[in-house]
Amino acid sequence: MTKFSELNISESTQKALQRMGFEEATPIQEGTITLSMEGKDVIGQAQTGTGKTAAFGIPIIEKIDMSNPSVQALIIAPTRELAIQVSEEIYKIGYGKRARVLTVYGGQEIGRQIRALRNNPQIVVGTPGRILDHINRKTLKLNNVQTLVLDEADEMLNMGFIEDINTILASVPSERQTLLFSATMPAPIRKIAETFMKTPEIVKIKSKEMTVENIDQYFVKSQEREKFDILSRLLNVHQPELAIVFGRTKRRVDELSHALSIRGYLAEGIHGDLTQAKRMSVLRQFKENKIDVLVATDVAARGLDISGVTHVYNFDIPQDPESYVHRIGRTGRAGKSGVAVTFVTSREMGYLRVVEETTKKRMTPLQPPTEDEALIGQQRLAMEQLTEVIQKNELTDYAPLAAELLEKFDAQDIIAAAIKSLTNEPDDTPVKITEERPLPMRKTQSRDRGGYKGSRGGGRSFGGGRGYGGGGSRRNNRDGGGRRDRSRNRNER
Ligand SMILES: Nc1ncnc2c1ncn2[C@@H]1O[C@H](COP(=O)(O)OP(=O)(O)OP(=O)(O)O)[C@@H](O)[C@H]1O
Ligand SMILES: [Mg+2]
Repeated sequence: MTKFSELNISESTQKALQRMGFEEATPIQEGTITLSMEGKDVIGQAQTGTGKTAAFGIPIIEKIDMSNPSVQALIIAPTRELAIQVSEEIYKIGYGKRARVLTVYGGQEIGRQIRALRNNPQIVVGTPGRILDHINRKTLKLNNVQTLVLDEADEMLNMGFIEDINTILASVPSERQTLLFSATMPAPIRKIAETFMKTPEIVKIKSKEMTVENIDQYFVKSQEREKFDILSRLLNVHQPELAIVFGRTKRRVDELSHALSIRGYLAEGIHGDLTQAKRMSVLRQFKENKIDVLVATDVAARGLDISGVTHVYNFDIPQDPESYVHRIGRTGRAGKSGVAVTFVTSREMGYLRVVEETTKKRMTPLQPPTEDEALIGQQRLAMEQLTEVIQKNELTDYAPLAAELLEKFDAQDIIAAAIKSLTNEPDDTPVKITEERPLPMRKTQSRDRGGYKGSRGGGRSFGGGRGYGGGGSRRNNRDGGGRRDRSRNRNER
């Protein structure tokens, strides 16, 4: 482990990193920061949640010339949420230096962005569509850009941003430095690198597995129509602090979040059809623990760094192994532990095997809890809640009421009643979940998806670790609304 002080980083940035609680550089940071500071083009590939943002954020902050008011670094990210998250992290790294960072993305009023661009930000973070829009309007001038970053390059390809990226890359001075970061490195990304980068240094954090080892990975084999009940029971037994449930389509996300709300969970969905304001508010509520279960499409949750996500449920198995890696990477971040559960129908078992081949890790079969087991889980939780209240020792005001009850009833009955009323008993309120067509049959076969060979292995980058449990699902009643289908269209325009 390398300390940031050994990486030739300025005092002010070291202080900022300290404030952020970063003590040592993660392997990808250790491997790329010096190269980037020397001005080299760098391709960085490392597992999810291992600090790729700061890996490019630190050199950018170090290189910003504060006396120069023009845009010196441009960072392209695939989604609005990600752009905001990257900006926030860079702003924190640049706290000591007071570098000016601006985020631009679709859905936000362009006039406001144009005014903000006139205030001479030195770092601009944005989504491809909106950046291009500003370039075309000549409201974003890139002639002084020294560093260009493509974050989550694989996802930008998936979302069909390739042409936009090409145009943007062509608008930035060619003597710039280009940095490209990604958790996975499929062939088309390497192609971009060959076309747009100058003899890039490739830093691939060697790991036996693509997924971090502190995520326990399970699968549940079940029929499509049983999935929802099993999910509810799992939630009751696992008692996640924060959970993300992935659905394949937008309709799926709407139906699931609605159904979970009906069954008493604090759940909300996010996907690309929701307004920017709605997506932001859902994410904020999730981060602030006002929502326990976030239901999302792949695209909406890609790259999001939300600390404290203890469980990821793939309600629908993802079609590509890369999506699987990204999805479960929402937990087990920054050295913490996590649990991932993937639902799979018998027709889809081939997909599970392809995922396992790619990640080089077997998932453990999970026997879904029975209704009784789920009930016991809830009862235990109720007991824990009572114990907690007793331990807080603030019961004086309630003593007379307790005495009154004790005069009328048996002590054991009173306690049993208290536990019962705190228990979420199995809830079979009918919910509507439209059956998804299973993915087309696929035979298990060895596929070289290019780039992964020899890059697996699970060294954790930084310590920590947390148990899960506790928490508890609160009740609410909310409406999910019904929306149209299909994800993966271009959300950013
Ligand atoms: N050196 C460090 N020490 C401690 N925590 C760190 C360090 N570097 C990054 N982190 C924290 O680790 C978390 C994950 O980092 P980040 O979001 O950059 O991961 P990532 O590699 O980009 O993941 P993904 O592939 O999912 O986008 C963040 O909360 C970040 O603040
Ligand atoms: Mg990232």
